[in-house]
Amino acid sequence: MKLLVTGGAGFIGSNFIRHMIKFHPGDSIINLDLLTYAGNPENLEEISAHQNYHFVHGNICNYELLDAVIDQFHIDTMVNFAAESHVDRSISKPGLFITTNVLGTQTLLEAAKNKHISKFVQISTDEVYGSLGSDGYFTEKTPLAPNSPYSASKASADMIVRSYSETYGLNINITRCSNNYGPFQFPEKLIPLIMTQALEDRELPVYGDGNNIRDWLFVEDHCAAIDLVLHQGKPGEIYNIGGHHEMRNIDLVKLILDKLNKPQSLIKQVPDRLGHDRRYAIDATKIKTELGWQPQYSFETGINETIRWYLTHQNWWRKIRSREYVD
Ligand SMILES: Cc1cn([C@H]2C[C@H](O)[C@@H](COP(=O)(O)OP(=O)(O)O[C@H]3O[C@H](C)C(=O)[C@H](O)[C@H]3O)O2)c(=O)[nH]c1=O
Repeated sequence: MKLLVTGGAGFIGSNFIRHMIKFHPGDSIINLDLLTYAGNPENLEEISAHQNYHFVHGNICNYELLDAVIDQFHIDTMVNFAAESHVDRSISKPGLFITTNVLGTQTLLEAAKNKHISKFVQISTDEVYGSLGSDGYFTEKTPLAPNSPYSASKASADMIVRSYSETYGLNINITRCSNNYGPFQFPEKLIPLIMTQALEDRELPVYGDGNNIRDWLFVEDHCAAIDLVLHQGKPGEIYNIGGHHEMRNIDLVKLILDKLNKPQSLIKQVPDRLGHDRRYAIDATKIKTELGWQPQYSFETGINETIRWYLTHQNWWRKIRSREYVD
């Protein structure tokens, strides 16, 4: 396989590339990444010299570049991780999210179609389904009802991906994951934000009443699921991927504080996020029954591993935190 991974210098993308090099060392991986504030070449330092790994600096909105990269590396498969992903930033800069997530995806699809790419996998999110009440789960058939500019941009991209399958016969899959956590996650997201703030004895901002619920998925389990979809996903299908570990934000923050031996007095309730989705929870029955995926990490194992990683990689996150990264 000659695989173009877009956004491979980000959190999930870099974990996925490491996963692929480990389990499919004979495949070529070309990582196209714009290196925005959240993309970090250090995330892939350990494999940067691998003979089957190549990095290209560039934007998925640049059709000419895509065209040239596909030719140069004889690309036959694409996985699109490239996206603006932080909900709070989408509230302050919605236009950027539409450009990258919607127009960027369409540009990639156009290149994939014109170059007869054999498979295109779009990495999406459970946020396209909107918000749940206190019970029920998102299935692949749940109607799309995105609430933030971020989730609306991802839902739009999903629809365009679908249209390239229906109209041009492009072989596509869409994966929709719940909240990821694990090594190399940028410390704007809740778990690494709480850990890094707490380790520096800074305040921990909890939005609103802290009772919003997220379903946590360890990033390596997510990568294994994408690998399965890439190799065995049925053309045109959507697969939900969730950790089936729901937690209220406030309980998660308290658990991390306990594990770090830090006081709960660091918690600071702050005004709620605009349009804040109350609850996400994924029904992952389809990928489990059709492709045989099973998460390998319990939440306890995953969070302990994540905490250990942030404790032993303080240079990585302190360098990032010394820059201005959130508007
Ligand atoms: C940054 C931050 C967040 N929160 C709350 C807001 C959410 O209820 C929860 C998780 O927030 P976070 O921004 O880490 O993640 P989500 O907004 O759920 O979205 C994430 O998971 C999905 C699947 C994606 O698709 C997104 O790309 C990804 O960013 O903690 C706080 O209370 N305080 C904070 O400082």
